[in-house]
Amino acid sequence: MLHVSMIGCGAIGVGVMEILKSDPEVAFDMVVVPEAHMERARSTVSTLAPTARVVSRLGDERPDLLIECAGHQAIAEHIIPALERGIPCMVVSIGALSEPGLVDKLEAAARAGKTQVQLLSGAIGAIDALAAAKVGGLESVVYTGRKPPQAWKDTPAEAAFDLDALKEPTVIFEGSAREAARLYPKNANVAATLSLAGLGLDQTRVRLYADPGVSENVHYVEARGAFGGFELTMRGKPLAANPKTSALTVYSVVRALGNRAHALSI
Ligand SMILES: NC(=O)C1=CN([C@@H]2O[C@H](COP(=O)(O)OP(=O)(O)OC[C@H]3O[C@@H](n4cnc5c(N)ncnc54)[C@H](O)[C@@H]3O)[C@@H](O)[C@H]2O)C=CC1
Ligand SMILES: O=C([O-])CC(=O)C(=O)O
Repeated sequence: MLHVSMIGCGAIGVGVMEILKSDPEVAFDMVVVPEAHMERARSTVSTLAPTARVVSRLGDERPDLLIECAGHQAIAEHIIPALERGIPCMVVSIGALSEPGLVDKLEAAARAGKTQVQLLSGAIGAIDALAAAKVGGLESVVYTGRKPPQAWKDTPAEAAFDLDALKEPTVIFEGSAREAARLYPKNANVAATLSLAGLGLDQTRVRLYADPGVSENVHYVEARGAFGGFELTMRGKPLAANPKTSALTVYSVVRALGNRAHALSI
């Protein structure tokens, strides 16, 4: 039985607990959320993981695994201190890692605690192939992200374009993954994941579209290198609870937890 503590109880956290409710090999002991969100989280957790406690910090507890499904702040607040204490961690807010120095801090904390932090693939596939291709040498990685216009509300695209009136696919951003993450932090997870697995934030090229013709989060990746090349298209269905988040992200967390908890890992 794997004893897990989860940070965050939003669209991803709830989706993960719903699926794993029926897995006898995974137990959620604690769910960590900010004070202000505790009441709402308690009522959700009481049905999905009735034995779990909702807390605002981990305290002295030592779960077998701590998983972050919360956002940028949670990495400095909870993950780094847990790694330093030797608790293995998983992180889903990969976009947060485009902040200069944060990946190095995570690595240093895991080294200090003699443990490991796993960065999850979330909404994008072929991270295994890309990271393996990097060993032989990559020449180019280009990522095109395409979402319905409403998915770009509350981003710089809203000021630059009349999103509700768009009739054609419209490029709202073109540049490096570093710049994409700076301007579109809540949509930066896929670009940052591809960068970390591949050529880094400055060499990974990104193009973002607001496209009235799609209802899914479409991720297209072209990679070239000594290994040859690949093209990948993902058409991620958004979660009803958060249209910025593809459902595959939930399944990616469930897969990662299953791989730690079960006898067979794939
Ligand atoms: N790797 C990937 O491909 C993807 C990653 N994400 C990332 O996953 C994260 C969670 O996404 P959602 O569940 O959709 O968000 P959400 O907004 O639905 O839920 C966030 C949850 O985290 C909690 N939270 C916020 N700050 C916290 C803190 N400092 N400490 C503890 N808990 C905190 C909130 O109370 C809430 O329960 C976001 O950072 C998002 O960008 C989302 C989609 C894809
Ligand atoms: O598709 C998703 O779930 C998330 C996404 O585009 C991103 O954050 O890069």
